[in-house]
Amino acid sequence: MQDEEQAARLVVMGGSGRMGRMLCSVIEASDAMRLVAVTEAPGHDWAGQDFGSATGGAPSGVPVTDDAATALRGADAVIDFTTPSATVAMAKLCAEAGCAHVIGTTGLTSEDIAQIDACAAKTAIVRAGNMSLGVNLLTQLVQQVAASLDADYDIEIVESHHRHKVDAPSGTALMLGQAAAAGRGVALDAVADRGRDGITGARARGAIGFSAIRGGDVIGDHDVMFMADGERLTLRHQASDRSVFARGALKAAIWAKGRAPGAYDMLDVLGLR
Ligand SMILES: NC(=O)C1=CN([C@@H]2O[C@H](COP(=O)(O)OP(=O)(O)OC[C@H]3O[C@@H](n4cnc5c(N)ncnc54)[C@H](OP(=O)(O)O)[C@@H]3O)[C@@H](O)[C@H]2O)C=CC1
Ligand SMILES: O=C(O)C1=N[C@H](C(=O)O)C[C@H](O)C1
Repeated sequence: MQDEEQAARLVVMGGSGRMGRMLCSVIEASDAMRLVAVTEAPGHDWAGQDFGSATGGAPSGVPVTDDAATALRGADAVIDFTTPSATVAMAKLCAEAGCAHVIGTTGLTSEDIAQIDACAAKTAIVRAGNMSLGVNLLTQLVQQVAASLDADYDIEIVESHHRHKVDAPSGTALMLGQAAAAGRGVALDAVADRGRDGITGARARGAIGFSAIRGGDVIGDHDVMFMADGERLTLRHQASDRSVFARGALKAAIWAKGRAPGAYDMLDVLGLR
């Protein structure tokens, strides 16, 4: 059993969300971590309640607040699977407080990322579009295959998610696209083909295409296809439980606790770089 003093003191943002609930339940089952506060957006029904009671269970002693700055006091790390605007605002608060920030939020613009990276000069930030071990290993396989095959192999990335997902392509698809582009020694922005509709013309040689499927309760499936005349190679990851993302994020929080300021990703956390 871990000494209570040594347990990482964690704040979860958006505790009523799909990932927020999963994160809180994984933290509460571990003695290496302690949930010290849950935040919600300003004016949320849960603000001011006890987290356990808000979820319909027994009181947990963990406050839910919409005052993010207060929630950070004494915390080692914030785990953030919310929205781009909430994430950028939290990065600034974490930088001021010197609190580590683990970011799973996707749909960030390049301007959002620039603001987050600026905050990483003051605190440790771990950001990844997918926190699972499997996807992070897959990025390395994709880079290796893309480096081995020339542009006769058309690269297409197909992702499927539940009907509630608001951004496309998924953060994972973009990570996989970055890995494929790195393998080919090109910039993803120069070759990405993100929206085909109507008379698109023939496929450009060297393009990396993205397709997004939305429906039902799919947690997250990703295929990276390398398609040439006469053969196709597909690398696939399928998530069947959100706990894979939560476990990765919480590993990142423990890793980031007390670490030097910087912009990190899951390859750093997993020692895969
Ligand atoms: N990197 C990874 O491994 C993964 C990333 N994700 C990403 O995480 C994000 C969230 O996904 P998911 O959990 O499915 O989405 P949900 O919509 O279920 O959860 C998001 C939560 O954030 C809350 N929220 C919004 N603004 C704030 C704020 N200012 N402070 C605190 N909480 C806030 C929302 O509250 P309200 O509903 O009241 O607005 C909601 O409860 C998405 O970007 C998704 O793509 C998801 C899974 C894995
Ligand atoms: O919104 C989700 O659910 C997920 N989002 C992440 C993404 O955009 O890739 C990770 C995972 O696929 C689930």
